[in-house]
Amino acid sequence: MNLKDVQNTFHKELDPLYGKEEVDNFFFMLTDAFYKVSRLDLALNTKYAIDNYDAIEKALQLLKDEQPIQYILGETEFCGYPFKVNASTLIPRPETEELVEWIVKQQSALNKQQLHILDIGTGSGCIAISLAKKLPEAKVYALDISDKALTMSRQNAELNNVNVEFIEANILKSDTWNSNLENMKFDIIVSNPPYVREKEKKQMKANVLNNEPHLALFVKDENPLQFYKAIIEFSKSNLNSDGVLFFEINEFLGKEMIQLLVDNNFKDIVLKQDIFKKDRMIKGRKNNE
Ligand SMILES: C[S@@+](CC[C@H](N)C(=O)[O-])C[C@H]1O[C@@H](n2cnc3c(N)ncnc32)[C@H](O)[C@@H]1O
Repeated sequence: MNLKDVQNTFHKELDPLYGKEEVDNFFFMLTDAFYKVSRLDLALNTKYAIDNYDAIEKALQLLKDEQPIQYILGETEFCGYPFKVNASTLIPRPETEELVEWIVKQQSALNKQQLHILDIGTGSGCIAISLAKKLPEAKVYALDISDKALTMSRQNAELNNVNVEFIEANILKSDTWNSNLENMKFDIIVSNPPYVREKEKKQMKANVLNNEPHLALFVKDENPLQFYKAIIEFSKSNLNSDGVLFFEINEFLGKEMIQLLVDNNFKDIVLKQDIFKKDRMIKGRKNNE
């Protein structure tokens, strides 16, 4: 057996599920990660053999079971930085990279020497750590309810060589954030909280639904803005007077989010679409007049 045979088996077993091109992408991500064999290596030596095929055969089974490739590899990339992921952390999405880029572009408007930034619901730490990389002067904090996610985000901060302070707290319970974050004021609070309604589950791909943490994804249909409301409440005591909130949002709830920020006296509200033209992020500045 050589790697070309394994590639053929991948196509036979997985093309119906993912399509030929995606299967090739997966195959070479795996050969690169496991054996340091690239697409070019295999093109130059079609009989390329390795000692032990266990790892790639196991990966084939996991892909057949629709496990996300990022969980199989145990890592992914976000804003060009490496991030470890496992079943306790949401896989960072490209839309969220756009949110980070937006914050980086906007932060100069705050005109501050050292920004204090808080990321709520940090998961893998992708937002907080990327901001810490891109804004080295900033002091970045991140919180999550999940201790398992925080274990991973701490590792990711180390992997990316940045200082982020991680805090375990439940943003829906003011007593837990009060005890952890009392007297801390931030210039920017950012969050990509759970926002998928139960009724939207049917439209989700099986590999997301069956593998990614539901704690990170879902909210009750009857209170889809629950997290945003709690964060706005938190911002009343913990966002500086000219501070800015940045949210990733459910594409179907843009109008409701504008209304929520208006009702809570935020100004300079901007709803922004992602590259797929979906209402995906919103910002608002605290209004203390
Ligand atoms: C949509 S994920 C976002 C993860 C990461 N920030 C990203 O953008 O990929 C939402 C995160 O919120 C966390 N979370 C859920 N309920 C929470 C709560 N009540 N308090 C704090 N964090 C919570 C989840 O553990 C999860 O990591």
